[in-house]
This record gives sequence, C-alpha cells and structure tokens, in this order.
Amino acid sequence: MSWENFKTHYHPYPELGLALDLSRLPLPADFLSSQEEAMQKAFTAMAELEAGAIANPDEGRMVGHYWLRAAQLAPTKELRSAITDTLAAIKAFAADVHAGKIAGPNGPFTQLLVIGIGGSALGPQFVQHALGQPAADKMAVHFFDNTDPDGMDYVIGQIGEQLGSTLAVVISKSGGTVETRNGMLEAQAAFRAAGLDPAKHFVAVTGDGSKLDQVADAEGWLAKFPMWDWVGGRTSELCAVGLLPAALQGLDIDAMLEGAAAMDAATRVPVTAENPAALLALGWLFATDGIGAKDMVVLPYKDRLLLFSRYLQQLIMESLGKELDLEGKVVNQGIAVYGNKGSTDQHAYVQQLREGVNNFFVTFIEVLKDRDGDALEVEDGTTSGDYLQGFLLGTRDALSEKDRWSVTLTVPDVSPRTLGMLIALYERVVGLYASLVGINAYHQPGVEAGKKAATGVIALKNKLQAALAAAPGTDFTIEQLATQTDGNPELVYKILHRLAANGKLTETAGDPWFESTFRG
Ligand SMILES: O=P(O)(O)OC[C@H]1O[C@H](O)[C@H](O)[C@@H](O)[C@@H]1O
Repeated sequence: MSWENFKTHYHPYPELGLALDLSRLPLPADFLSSQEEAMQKAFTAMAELEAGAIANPDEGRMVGHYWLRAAQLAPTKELRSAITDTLAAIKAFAADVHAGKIAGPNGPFTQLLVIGIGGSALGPQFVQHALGQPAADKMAVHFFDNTDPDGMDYVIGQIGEQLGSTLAVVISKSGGTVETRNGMLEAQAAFRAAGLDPAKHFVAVTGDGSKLDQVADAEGWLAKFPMWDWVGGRTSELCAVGLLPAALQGLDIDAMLEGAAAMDAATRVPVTAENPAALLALGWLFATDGIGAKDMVVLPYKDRLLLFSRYLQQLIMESLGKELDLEGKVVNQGIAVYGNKGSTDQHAYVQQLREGVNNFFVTFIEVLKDRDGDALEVEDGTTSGDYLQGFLLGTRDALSEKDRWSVTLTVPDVSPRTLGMLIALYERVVGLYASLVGINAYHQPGVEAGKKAATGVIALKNKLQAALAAAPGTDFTIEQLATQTDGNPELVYKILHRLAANGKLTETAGDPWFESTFRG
C-alpha cells in the first residue's frame, strides 16, 4: 500500500484520541465528492432527528439517544429533566447499594444478576466485559439473556451461596418480552427456593405502565428506572438500561457519557471530510456497493472488545436489515456483521478471508494501550503487545495483498470514555448510512414474525398435551395428532419429540421414523 494513499485516507482526530484509516479500500478519487449531495441530505435528516423530529415515521416516534449524553439538546424541558433526574437517581441508587444503605435481608448486595435480551442485554454485556476488573468491581455481574433453562441454571449455579446477596435488575423496554419474563420468573423461583423474598432483591428498568412495570408495582420491588419510547433498544446503552448495571458494577458512567458526547460533537459537524462517522458511512457504502454486497467482519485486537461485534451485530443488522425503503420499495437492505477478536481468529477463519470467497471487508480495531503496569519481554526487547500489533498489521497486509478490503479504527485504550466514543460513533454511522440508502434505521418490523410463530407453537403444544392427557395410555401417530389438533405435522412431530426427550410423554420409535407413536 502506498504511503501517498495512506496520507490521503488516514484521518487522525487528536482531540478524540482516535484515527480512522480508509486507505485499504480502493476508493476512487471522486468517490467522496460523488456522494456529497446525499451526505448533506443525511446531515440535514440527522439534525432534524436531533431536534426532535419524528424520525421513526412508522412508529410515530422521536429518536433521542443523542440527548442521553447532552440533555440540554433535548427538545423539551420535560425530556431534559427526565434524563438528568434519571441519571441522578441511578447514581444515588448505586451509591446506596455500595454503601450498604440499600441491602438485602442477608446484608449488602455483592452480586448483580441482569435479566434482559437484545438491546436490553448486549450493551450491558459488552461494557461489563470490556471494563470489568474482577478484583476491584463493586459487584460481580451475571446475565440471563435467553429462555434456555440450562443456561439459567448455570448462572444460578455460579452465584451459588451468594444468592442472598444478589440484586436482580430486570430490563425490558416493552416490558413484555417473553424470554425476559421467563428469566424473571425463573430467577424469582430460585430466590424463593433459597428462602428469599424476590421483591426485596428486584429492580426494574422498563417503560411506564408496561407489564413489567405493573409487576414491579404490584410486588413492591426495590426500585424502578424508566425506559423511554424515544430510545430504541439497540441504542439504549447510555440510558438506564446500560448505565444502571455499569454504575452498580462501579464503572465511571460519567466518563462513558462524556466520551459519547465528545464523539457526538465531532460527528455532528456537517463537513464530510472532517467527520469520522460520515467518512466511515461512506466507507461502508463503497465497500458494500450500498446494497450489503460485502459482509462486515469486525476484528478488534483486544480481548476486552470481544463482545463489540455482537453488540454491533444488533445495532447494524437490526437497523439496516430492511425489506422496504422509505418510499415503500422492496430493497432487502442490510450489512451482515460477524467477528470475534484478533489474533485469535487468525487461527480459525482468517484462512478463508485471505484465500476463500471474497465477500467481506474487515474492520480492524487497534487499541494503542497494551495493559496497566509493566510488560514482560517474551523475547529480547519484545512484548506480547508488540506481537498483538504485529499480527494486526501483518494480517491487514496479507489481506490487502489478496485484494481483501479493510478499514482500521485506532483507539487509545479500552476505558469508559473510549467505549462511550465507540458506541456513539457507530450509532451515528448507522444513522447516516441509513439516510444514504434511504431506509428507516429505527424500526424492526421483521422481528415480529418469529415471535408470532413462536406463540403459535406454544398454542399447538398445549393442544397436543391436552389431547394426550384426554386419552392416557393410548398411542397416537403424528398424523393422527396433527388431524386432531389441526396442526402442521412437522411441528407436531418436533414438539412431541422434544417433550418425549424431557420425559413429558412416551415416544415409541416407528420404522420408518415418521410412524413413531406418542402416548401421554
Ligand atoms: O427491551 P425489550 O422490550 O425487552 O426488547 C428486547 C429486544 O427485543 C426485540 O425483539 C427487539 O427486536 C429488540 O430491538 C429489543 O432490543
């Protein structure tokens, strides 16, 4: 790669301590100028959004995550005080928990169990893992982020004897997400089984009046924190969703907010060449042809950023993965995101990246600071951190040689401020990119289909169990039960087969397999 090209496409932002390198995309000389008109429209749309326009038209909602770190920019006095009052309440609650003023019947809370899914888990998980200091954290954090019974047993097993010192924070914007409801019920059952009163351990983060809000009121939980309809789940890390768990862990949430605010200020500038979010959005546009033609492989060379790709997966894919554009035309937009961390992944799938199907571009994330404290020399004058950078730069070159494209983001460290910056940067890139390709980044109409179908599966399971219970000891074929319950035979088989595996009924193997019978 030429030095001249690097000089042109390497963009340092010393005031942020960040740099963006687009030199490993073969950008034509006129690419940025060819998109300037579209980018100016994107800046205007973003300014309107930040001023409180209904930027999520189908859901009739404002999109206000940028106000969370600059309350003075919120369009009304009520919104401004909602943000600042909640932040103060989070800090006061965390301080009282740490001081033992808010404690459980068994004394101070030392363990934190966060129950949520999607946007109500991925941000908290990313931040907890990135910034955790097991020896120094004020609380040890655990997560339920699924309705997997064994997964929850595993976590409860990890908490073990400390359940009496556990604070549970149930997070759900809608307050009606079934996985989270199940997690709450399972956790409450575990508390009761240990002779503990869940209400004395539980806190809710949810929308006003939601089902979860009602449960918290009815059961007299310890505390409640709000989640607002103008904050989307995948952009909620910097409201109570992410800030409450982080504050309880003992992390510096002010520094996270300051980092985000600084990035917002830098990416609000409507001058493409000076704006890292605009440049990165244009990098995505070029790399993916504006139609998701290439996947985004996110490779941070830092263990602590392992969960960033999962966090970005929701932020980017739920925002950009849309069937229709803003005019209602079918576009099937999106950018697929995956990745873990380097150099670990070099020993796994990087083989295919270099030599296999060329359907991706990589986002390398370089962290300048190696570690706290002294570095061991693993060879004369050379440290593990030297190797980490060596592998990053080496892999980048190895990919470039084979016409595999990449962008590189350099950050100073993994600190609360840097995480705030990264979160804000990608939120802005997603918003600008969505404008460039003409889609609504702030709704998620596609996720409902799977939820509705799951409800149908549960209803069919109930019918099947009722049918078997009504004729105990009788063997039924799959097709007989399908007819009797008006169910799809494939679903009938899948449901019965699993119930049998869990000892809820008896399966007698047939030959061929689809003549197996089931008995209640
Ligand atoms: O916070 P909740 O309302 O429980 O939602 C949790 C998640 O569930 C949904 O399926 C949405 O697609 C996500 O955007 C959301 O973050």
